[in-house]
Amino acid sequence: METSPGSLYSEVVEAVERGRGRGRGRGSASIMVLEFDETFVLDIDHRPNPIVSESGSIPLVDLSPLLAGAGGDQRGSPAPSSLVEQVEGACRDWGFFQVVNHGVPSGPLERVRSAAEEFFALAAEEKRRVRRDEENPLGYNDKEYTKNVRDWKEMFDFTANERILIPASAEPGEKRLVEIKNRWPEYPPELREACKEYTKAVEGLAHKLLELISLTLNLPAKRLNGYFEESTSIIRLLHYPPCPSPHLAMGVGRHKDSGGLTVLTQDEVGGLEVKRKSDGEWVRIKPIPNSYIVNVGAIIQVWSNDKYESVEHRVAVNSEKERFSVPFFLNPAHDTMVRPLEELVSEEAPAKYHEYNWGMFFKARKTSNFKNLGVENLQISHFRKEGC
Ligand SMILES: O=C(O)CCC(=O)C(=O)O
Ligand SMILES: [Fe+2]
Repeated sequence: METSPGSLYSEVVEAVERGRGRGRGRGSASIMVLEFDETFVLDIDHRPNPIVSESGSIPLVDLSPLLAGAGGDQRGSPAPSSLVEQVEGACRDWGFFQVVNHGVPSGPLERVRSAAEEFFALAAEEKRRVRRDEENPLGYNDKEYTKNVRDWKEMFDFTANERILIPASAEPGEKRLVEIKNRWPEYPPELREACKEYTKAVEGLAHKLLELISLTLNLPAKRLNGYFEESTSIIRLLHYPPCPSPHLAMGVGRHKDSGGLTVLTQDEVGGLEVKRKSDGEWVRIKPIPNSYIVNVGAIIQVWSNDKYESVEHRVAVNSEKERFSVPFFLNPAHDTMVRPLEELVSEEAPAKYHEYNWGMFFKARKTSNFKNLGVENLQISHFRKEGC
């Protein structure tokens, strides 16, 4: 954080006071969701822009050609070349796109949303019973840091597979694995079932999108699926409460997603912003009912040897409305060695990255988001070969 001039200091103090004064009673009138303090305050350069542009936003892709007749169960037709071309352009120019007519029914998401609302409305002590810790990053968390600044959000993480294996630590040479399990709260009891049902629905879409991306790289549709059989995929229920000082903080600070692919649904409030590759401007993604936002993660950036990029994005908050979103992070098995795909490298186009182990990367990132470490956390740029 930059050294604060007097005016900034008093602005922060005022914001903290305002935050105390207007603690929103959810569950009980005295319960505050988050209390504003200086850990939320971003450097001036990284604060939200006062003027938000929704124009010139990410491409919209209609997936109806993939749906199989009545019922739209997504097992249907091979992707037509026009669709592959659209997805290729979107991945190359934006790293982000929005899909409609995707075949995911709306019922499971509605049930997750209503159970999540009940969960987040519980008293803080109740939510903290299923709080994540340094060993197991799954469960509830209201103190996540992005680039060492605290996010104005609370969240609940669970894995698509009920248990997954990850390295015991991110120490070099670590050979031990630990099994981590989902932590389900007692209340509301329907949360677990709703989450399972939703996972099944959205996982199918994520695999379809992976196949499309594989085709855009001139690879067979199923070329990448094997990496995800023992997936470490995570679904995150995100709640952004109204923020007393939305011009000082972010719901999620600027970052790049580190897994394979992210498939996200947001409600009608909006706030997600993407850094446009063409000019570096932050562009707000306009919520479209019943759509999903898809973005390329760092693994696809490495696999594609930089044809595609995991693009920076962030979430602005506001002082009036709470917001919900649910990202699905499609992640491979812990033992996946990530490196540019051999079909895409040659003497003329040599690999731009050294290989790395996904499990170790995942563990290092999960540990670093836990607190302000004062240093940059692990990024794929650390594996970039010299001169590339
Ligand atoms: O809430 C959102 O719209 C985006 C969240 C996000 O980018 C993330 O959790 O990685
Ligand atoms: Fe993200």
